Amino acid sequence: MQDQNYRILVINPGSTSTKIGIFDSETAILEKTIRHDSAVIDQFDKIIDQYQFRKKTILEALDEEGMNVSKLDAVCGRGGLLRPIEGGTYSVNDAMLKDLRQGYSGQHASNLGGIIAYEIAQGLNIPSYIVDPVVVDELSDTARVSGFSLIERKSIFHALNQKAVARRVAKEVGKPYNESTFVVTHMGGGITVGVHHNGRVIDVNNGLHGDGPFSPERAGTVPAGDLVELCFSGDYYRDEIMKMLVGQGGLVGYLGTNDAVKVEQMIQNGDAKAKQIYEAMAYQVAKEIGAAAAVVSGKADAIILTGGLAYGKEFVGLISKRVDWIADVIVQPGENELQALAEGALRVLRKEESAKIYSVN
Ligand SMILES: Nc1ncnc2c1ncn2[C@@H]1O[C@H](COP(=O)(O)OP(=O)(O)O)[C@@H](O)[C@H]1O
Ligand SMILES: CCCC(=O)OP(=O)(O)O
Repeated sequence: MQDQNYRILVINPGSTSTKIGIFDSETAILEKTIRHDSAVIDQFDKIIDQYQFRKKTILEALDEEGMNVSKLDAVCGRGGLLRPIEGGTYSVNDAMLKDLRQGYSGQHASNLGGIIAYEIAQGLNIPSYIVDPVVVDELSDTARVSGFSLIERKSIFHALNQKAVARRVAKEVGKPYNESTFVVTHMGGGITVGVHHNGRVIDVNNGLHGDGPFSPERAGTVPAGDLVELCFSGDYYRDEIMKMLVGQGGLVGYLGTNDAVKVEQMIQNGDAKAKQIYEAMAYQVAKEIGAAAAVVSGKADAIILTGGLAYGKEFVGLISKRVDWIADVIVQPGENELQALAEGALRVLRKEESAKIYSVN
């Protein structure tokens, strides 16, 4: 029923922020971003330990805005590191909660999206969902090959925003998403570069702890042999190394902050190291885009830059000047994730789609 209004709370925990929204069907009546300093996030050992902190942050923000949760029809969270699955809207169920709590495919703030959505919805006796989680897997068989027979490449990326932005750009350029080819680069706490070809993301770097450019808080690809030496040096525990790669890598490791706005201020104040590192991050992003474009023999309809870092005009300029010979560069700063979450829940509430069931068998 198109004319019935559904009020939906959407929750998007990112590595550097918690974003929330209240939607009356497709219309946002509240959108809020709460940024988290890396020093605050670092106090927590595991992602699940952030549960109370993030939930309290969300409920306080809703309270401040005078939003009454008892009027909600559904809660929808960004989905996390489950087992690899196809895209779509999923009901939060016990199997999913177990994998999210454990972090089946790793530790990332998005694991909390489904858990918090479920907890809030449970108290109100309304349904909870996740949409296009970070484990959406559409890789080609060739892209899965890592070069090391014991390890397969994985698809862990900003699936929700990459797909939403690619669909929006396809509409703008008047070509169906399912017939378009885009290199989509999401630049947030992590950075992922996806090759969208005829509606599927056939290659993408694992932006959590796999490969690709370094990012505000992740190391990206690091020299493999040197990493092995470090792991077996006896100087570090496993969890310490993992944290240095994810959370304390990238800008945090070099400059002590995950905030690109602060880094830009440091550069303006004449900090030469900040300038070198920021430029190196743009250099690595451009290199990854070049590699992604090679997957489709350079025949991309456009290169899309999105995520929080795409607000940085100089940063975008540093990337564009290296890749604009491949295709037009379209900049869509920020993300469309809250809207995409609301629309995913809405399709199910309106019975245009059935919610998919997450199962471990
Ligand atoms: N106006 C801006 N200029 C440059 N960088 C920005 C701007 N706004 C946000 N950012 C940076 O974008 C990054 C966060 O991106 P975002 O997509 O919100 O991340 P996440 O969702 O992973 O938490 C941070 O490094 C933040 O400082
Ligand atoms: C785990 C891949 C998605 C990702 O990196 O999200 P953030 O940028 O929000 O950390």
